[in-house]
Amino acid sequence: MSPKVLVSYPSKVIPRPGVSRRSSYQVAASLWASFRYAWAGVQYAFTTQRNFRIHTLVGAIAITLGSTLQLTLAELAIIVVTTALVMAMELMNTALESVVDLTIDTHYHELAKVAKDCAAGAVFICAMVALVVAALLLVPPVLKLFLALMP
Ligand SMILES: Nc1ncnc2c1ncn2[C@@H]1O[C@H](COP(=O)(O)OP(=O)(O)OP(=O)(O)O)[C@@H](O)[C@H]1O
Repeated sequence: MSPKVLVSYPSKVIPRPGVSRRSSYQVAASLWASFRYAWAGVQYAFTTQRNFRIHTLVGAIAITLGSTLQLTLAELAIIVVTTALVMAMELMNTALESVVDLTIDTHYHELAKVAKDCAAGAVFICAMVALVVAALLLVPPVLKLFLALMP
């Protein structure tokens, strides 16, 4: 006999309209409160995660350099989007690490390793793509500037 596959959630986990989620300690009381919690998450990552600070700094440098070199708005937007993608990935990585640690604490588990390694791999791939994109957009104008300054 094939196992029963749930195609919809049991009604007890679906909150009725206007009713808070039941399994959460607390839910944001307003949109403004949601923003404050989200900003607290960004601050937490910035304070505790060295990689998040590096991504922020590198992104800020790339955006500043791009504006100084007068890249087009579309090119600047691409750098902003790739920077934001890396920072968002790092935040998701931090969230996943916290959930894994919450679940397993300091014990070793192969699946905890898979989860953390894959999340770190996602950040790595995005960071590499962001670097390549920034190099493709920034290196030609930098070279042009150097050539123009050469006697
Ligand atoms: N509970 C665990 N069980 C098995 N392996 C773990 C566990 N916790 C961590 N590891 C291994 O140690 C590595 C580093 O863990 P850590 O929690 O520092 O994640 P990280 O992604 O390297 O952190 P950061 O993004 O802050 O640099 C993980 O990628 C994983 O291979």
